[in-house]
Amino acid sequence: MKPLMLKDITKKYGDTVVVNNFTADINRSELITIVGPSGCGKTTTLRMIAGFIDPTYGQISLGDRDLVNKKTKKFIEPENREIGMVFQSYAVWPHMDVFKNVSYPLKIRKVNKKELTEKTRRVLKLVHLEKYEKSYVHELSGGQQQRVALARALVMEPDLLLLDEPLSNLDAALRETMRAEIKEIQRKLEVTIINVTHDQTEAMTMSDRVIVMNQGNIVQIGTPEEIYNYPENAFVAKFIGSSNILNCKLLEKEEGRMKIEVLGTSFYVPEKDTNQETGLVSIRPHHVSVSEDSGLDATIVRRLYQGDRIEYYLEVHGETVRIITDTDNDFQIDDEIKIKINKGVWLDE
Ligand SMILES: Nc1ncnc2c1ncn2[C@@H]1O[C@H](COP(=O)(O)OP(=O)(O)OP(=O)(O)O)[C@@H](O)[C@H]1O
Repeated sequence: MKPLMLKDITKKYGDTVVVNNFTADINRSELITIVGPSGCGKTTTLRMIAGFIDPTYGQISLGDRDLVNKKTKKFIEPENREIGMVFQSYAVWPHMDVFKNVSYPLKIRKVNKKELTEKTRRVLKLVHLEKYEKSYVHELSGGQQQRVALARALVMEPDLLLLDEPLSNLDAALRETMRAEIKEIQRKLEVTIINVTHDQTEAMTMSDRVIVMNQGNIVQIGTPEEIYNYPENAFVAKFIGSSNILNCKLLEKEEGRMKIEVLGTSFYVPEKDTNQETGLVSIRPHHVSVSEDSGLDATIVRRLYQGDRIEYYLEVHGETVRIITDTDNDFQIDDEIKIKINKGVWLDE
């Protein structure tokens, strides 16, 4: 498997820049998810890698081969890129049986019958469809149809597999199963996968690394843990998980940590390279705890019971703060409680 290099890829339509200097090195056998709100440029990026959209600038290479390089005017047609792709709409042929659907890419490349049968059966087993070889695709469920599309993309043993929201038409339970299966396939085949989604849970649970995009730009690249625990800015903190974003003031820097003032109190956050005196702090709702004795004064303004936990909106020092607690902390609107902030991250404004 080959690493993928994306360098300064830019797409403009007229004066509008929809993808701006997208640069990333994707390791072999890595599962990367590009995540971001609607219209941020995810699909355009994926289609430039596939070869369906020609970038305005930039270079994409797979191993030592340039797929596109605007400087040298190199452009390899999509069908010659050795890339598999699965879209949101399954794009399978409903009146062809499963075997024919999956083996089609091998057939048009005139692969001999024995090899075609072997490879098709191997990939059908991988996606748990070995018993459905002779079924017509229109007889299958949505999840099974999506597996057919996945098998067809994998049968050519591509160096790279691109997934464009392939799970978004499936119900929640099936989505979860398919996420696990795709991860399993990636491990078994050691294929590099780039997945596109606006579903942050999908991004977090499946990926080795996540690329967060906003308005055509990459805002952060990192492991799910890095992105969640150390968001670069307020956009990432709010988009990945939920967060209280509050104004704060830097009081002093110490070894490895910073003392900040927020909500009329002070506490420590991990040190960040900043030269600002005021900034924002991101505090996850479950990083605030209810305190028995000392703490910040808070008043319950909203209570959302969620079965295994309760979410409260509190008024604290004139600001609204969301917290999530277990159901032992059962309060009512207007109750006055004390809270402690256990963790937060500094964000530059
Ligand atoms: N052919 C085109 N001409 C002009 N603008 C385009 C064209 N294709 C896409 N765009 C614009 O580029 C931006 C990025 O589109 P893109 O489809 O890549 O977003 P996305 O992040 O995949 O969104 P979604 O999650 O809704 O699919 C959008 O604002 C879109 O309107």
